[in-house]
Amino acid sequence: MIIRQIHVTPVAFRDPPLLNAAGVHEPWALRTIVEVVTDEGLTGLGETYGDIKHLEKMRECAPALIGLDVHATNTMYARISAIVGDVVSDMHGLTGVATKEKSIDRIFSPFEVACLDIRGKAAGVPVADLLGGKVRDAVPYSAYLFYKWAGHPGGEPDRFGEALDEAGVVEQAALLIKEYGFKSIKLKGGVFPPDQEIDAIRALHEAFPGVPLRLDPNAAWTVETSIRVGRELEGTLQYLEDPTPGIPGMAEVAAAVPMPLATNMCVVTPEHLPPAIASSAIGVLLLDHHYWGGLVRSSHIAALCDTFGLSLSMHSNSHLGISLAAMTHLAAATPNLTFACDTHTPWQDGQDVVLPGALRFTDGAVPVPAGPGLGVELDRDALAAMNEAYDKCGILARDDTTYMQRFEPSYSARRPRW
Ligand SMILES: O=C([O-])C(=O)C[C@H](O)[C@@H](O)C(=O)[O-]
Repeated sequence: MIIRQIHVTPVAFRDPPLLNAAGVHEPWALRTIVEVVTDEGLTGLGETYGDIKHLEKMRECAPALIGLDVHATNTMYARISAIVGDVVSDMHGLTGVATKEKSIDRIFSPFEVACLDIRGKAAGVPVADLLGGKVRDAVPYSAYLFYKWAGHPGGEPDRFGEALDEAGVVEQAALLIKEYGFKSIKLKGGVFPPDQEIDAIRALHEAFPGVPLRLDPNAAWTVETSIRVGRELEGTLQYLEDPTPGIPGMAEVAAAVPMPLATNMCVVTPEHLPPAIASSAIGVLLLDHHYWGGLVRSSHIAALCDTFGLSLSMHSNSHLGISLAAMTHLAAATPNLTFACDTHTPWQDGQDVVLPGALRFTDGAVPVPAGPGLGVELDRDALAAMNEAYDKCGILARDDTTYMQRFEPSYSARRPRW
């Protein structure tokens, strides 16, 4: 199964004004869709970030993979390493420090996923089978709440409405739970002063008794603030995600608060694991195959976490169905991934590059697609339309901060802020 062609297509889809510690989501989210085609005519799909530096590196790397067998992922990784000489992007500063290694993993990931899709199709088995076989038939995801404006300034309000206080957040949770059946809730924090976010968690706790809750301020707090908030939220949070920047700060907080700390910011490459484990900085790692180097490497990281007693959840960024399928196969085949995963799917509000039918939410969980490979098929019309939207939208890289500054010129995304 020799790779004969690779198509790398940037796409854009509408995104609501979701607030976070770096600013606010722009009206369009970017992704890159990868199609790998073999000499036997099989096509595999991958999806990753759409920022221009990323896209350019992927386009640079793709020709170097032509002629390789789809099983030769080690050679593929080595060839990509030789090309990705530089840091690609630190992705708006919400997913940890950029390093050269991390950039390689990010470029490699969608190609690896596409090769696994092909290998599954050729063998007539789902990708989960190539990762050791599924240990669960459906993967639970959590309701991912965001403080948000009613709509983008100057535009129509979107159907999710405004959520700028605890009542808005509770209403949003009710809507997502009604539509998707989610059984746990994550609130993206770091937007308002911590006491306001404490109130929101308490309101959620009261409105949804027994539903596990998480709060993620994306390192917006100092160590002192994190300890105070953690203590005040005793008994309400399943875990507290990235309250403060860096492994040493997280270790100080972890030693002083009653709940486990989770991260997708201070442990984002393998070399971060030894210091984080040695200092007991985290209890939960949020895996993300987009930056841990694809599905197989993410499985290896999961095994390491098992050895060192770290629990697992899964991180997401604005994404489409190819990523949701890949995340679902990985989570289904990872025994120690026992926390509900994050997903931005509700915010894409039906827009997708895959044909409907293969992916659905039942009681907050996505059943593992049954078809061979990833089990999803490209919707070519949707791909073309989203590619056109990419060309027209005028956004080349996600920049929540600059977009926010258009409406609040004095806004600064400094962290820690409180
Ligand atoms: O868990 C996280 O830190 C994220 O999901 C990062 C994302 O970029 C999120 O903050 C967002 O979509 O604004």
